[in-house]
Amino acid sequence: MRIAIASDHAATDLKAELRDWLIEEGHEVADLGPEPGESVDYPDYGRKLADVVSEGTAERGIALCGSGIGISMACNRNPEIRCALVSEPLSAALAREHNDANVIAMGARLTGGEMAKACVTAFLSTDFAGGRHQRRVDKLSFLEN
Ligand SMILES: O=C(CO)[C@H](O)[C@H](O)[C@H](O)COP(=O)(O)O
Repeated sequence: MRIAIASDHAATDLKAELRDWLIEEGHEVADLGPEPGESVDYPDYGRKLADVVSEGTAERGIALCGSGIGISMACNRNPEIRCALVSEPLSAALAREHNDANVIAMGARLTGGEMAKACVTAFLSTDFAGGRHQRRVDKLSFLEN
């Protein structure tokens, strides 16, 4: 799968760990930055990630910051993005099954590497259930009008 990943300065280590692991797992990964060492602002990287996913260059996105909160807020400003902030795999699976999430956000200061990988695995391997959930997801778009 084509996956984009971005973070702020608080999550560059987790970003690198997830990126390298996803490549080993056979995915095509676009690391949108930043490089370690510079202090950056999560809205800038949330916007980059949201653009790449909404344009279809990546099928799914992974957004990381210290808590995951700020970058998830930034991603969700793009009307094409349904970003779910998760910290365990059941939420990541439900974000796909019920909400058709195309981005997950996690907090590197709160969630360790192995738990983050479990969340990503659930996010990538769970299909959207459709049906009544499609109606509700459609209503999210109507809220923007
Ligand atoms: O956006 C956040 C909180 O909602 C992220 O956790 C940021 O990574 C955090 O705010 C960065 O804080 P820092 O003190 O500048 O490292």
